[in-house]
Amino acid sequence: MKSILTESQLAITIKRLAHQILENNSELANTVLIGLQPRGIYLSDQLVDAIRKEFPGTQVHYGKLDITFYRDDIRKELHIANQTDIPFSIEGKRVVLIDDVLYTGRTIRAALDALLDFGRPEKVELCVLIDRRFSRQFPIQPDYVGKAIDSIVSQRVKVYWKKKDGREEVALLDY
Ligand SMILES: O=P(O)(O)OC[C@H]1O[C@H](OP(=O)(O)OP(=O)(O)O)[C@H](O)[C@@H]1O
Ligand SMILES: O=c1cc[nH]c(=O)[nH]1
Repeated sequence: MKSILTESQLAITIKRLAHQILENNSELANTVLIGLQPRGIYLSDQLVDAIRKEFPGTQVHYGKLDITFYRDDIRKELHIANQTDIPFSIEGKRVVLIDDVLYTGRTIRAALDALLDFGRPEKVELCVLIDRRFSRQFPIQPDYVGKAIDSIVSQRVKVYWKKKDGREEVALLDY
């Protein structure tokens, strides 16, 4: 196991990502942040907290999206569905999709499909904590990246979140 981001590095990275999102989305009223279930929401929760701290009193439109039924392997494998919670329209809004890891791009392909059930956004951006670059199977690239890494097929990135796993760290695991 190789550590990619320690707890303190992760905290700094999340702050930076929040600032970058704010830099590009000064009109927060027209922006919607969407965390992807199940593991992207730990990152999106922290990004939203950081943005709210920066602009106390500002309303941040924040939702959570489950892509299970939009996966391209839904008929091949058994998947447990999670909850979608988007209590507003995204019509004409600038959407920032948020996930922990970007690898083949299949999750984001499915997320784009799932998202369009909620309206026609003006623009969709992608924020990921870890970009496993050069591993894409779809033409999908992130707009905000915590850290880009080189990795091989036999490896897996694991993001540990305090709320879920009892500790906060990003690691590269060998199988
Ligand atoms: O770019 P991709 O190849 O889609 O991988 C990225 C996704 O993989 C992880 O989820 P999970 O382990 O639930 O997804 P998986 O079963 O598709 O690996 C991670 O939380 C991302 O959502
Ligand atoms: O390395 C990877 C690839 C897909 N999903 C992950 O969570 N990690």
